[in-house]
Amino acid sequence: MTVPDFTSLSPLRIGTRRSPLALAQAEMAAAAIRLAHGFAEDAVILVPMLSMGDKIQDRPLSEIGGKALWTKELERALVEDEIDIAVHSMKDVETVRSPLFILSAMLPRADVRDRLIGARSIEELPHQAKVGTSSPRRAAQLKALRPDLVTVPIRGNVATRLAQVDAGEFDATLLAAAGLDRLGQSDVGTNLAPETILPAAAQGAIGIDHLAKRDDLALLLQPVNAWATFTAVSAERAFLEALGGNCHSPVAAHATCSVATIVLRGEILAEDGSERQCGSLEFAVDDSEGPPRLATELLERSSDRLRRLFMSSRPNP
Ligand SMILES: NCc1[nH]cc(CCC(=O)O)c1CC(=O)O
Repeated sequence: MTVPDFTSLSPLRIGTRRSPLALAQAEMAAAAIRLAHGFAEDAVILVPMLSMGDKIQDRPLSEIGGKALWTKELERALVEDEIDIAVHSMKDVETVRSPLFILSAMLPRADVRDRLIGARSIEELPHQAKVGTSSPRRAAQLKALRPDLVTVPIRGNVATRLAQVDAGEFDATLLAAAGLDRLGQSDVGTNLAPETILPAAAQGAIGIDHLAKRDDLALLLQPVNAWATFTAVSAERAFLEALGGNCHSPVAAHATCSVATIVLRGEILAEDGSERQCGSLEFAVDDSEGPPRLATELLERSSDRLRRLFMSSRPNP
């Protein structure tokens, strides 16, 4: 057996965004690495950085470059050796990435559900209630259930969004249960069953990224990887990629992984919620054709209009 050489990592530098949620998640990754290896507290340190998405708060995310914004600054810091690893919400990581980077571990997944803040259930929201969300998925899902609801774009971190509901700027909002729990806000809102609101692909999962050439880091991260989470989230991301990867169209996906098989549930919607196609597929964990098969099945069932929304951004087969 080769003895791993971690001597270049003194300390191990973890890059993270500066938002309270990102910091909490990076600290979870640090704790997992310390625990797995018996490292002292100061052997693993956080390096908080400002991402472009954090700097520009007054414009919609889609206008300023989409989700890639969250990861770009951390990728730059990895390339320039300012940090060794970067911690991301897997939900915010593009499906198609440069081969320079590799996500070699995911922490055990937390609650995957969305949580409704401001009302006890979607049915109980008042007629034409104003719901703050910038997520095309959440807006479309809400309108599919309640066509009278009005969705309005909302930006800012979790605390800001909760404050806006408290101040009456919106009647309600949807936030990921995982994020609320990690911020100690477990007692606000009502969990929505995946059968009601299917979560975003990779919701609730935290991934650890590094330069692909750093074999020492792949080895270091092996014992913190949650295999079933990694396998399920990878299937959800492959489904999203088969539908056009980084398109901003409404897509939801949730997979569960037992030892040999994956059950993947997926959903695509028209932006206004007027059409919704959902389905599920069970396949072997090593069957990489499973996720694209479900994507194709949903597209084949869709109206021309919905299909066009996705096909235009689909990768060539
Ligand atoms: N897009 C922002 C984002 N990215 C990850 C989370 C929550 C944490 C997670 O899903 O692991 C959130 C906030 C939210 O959607 O409420």
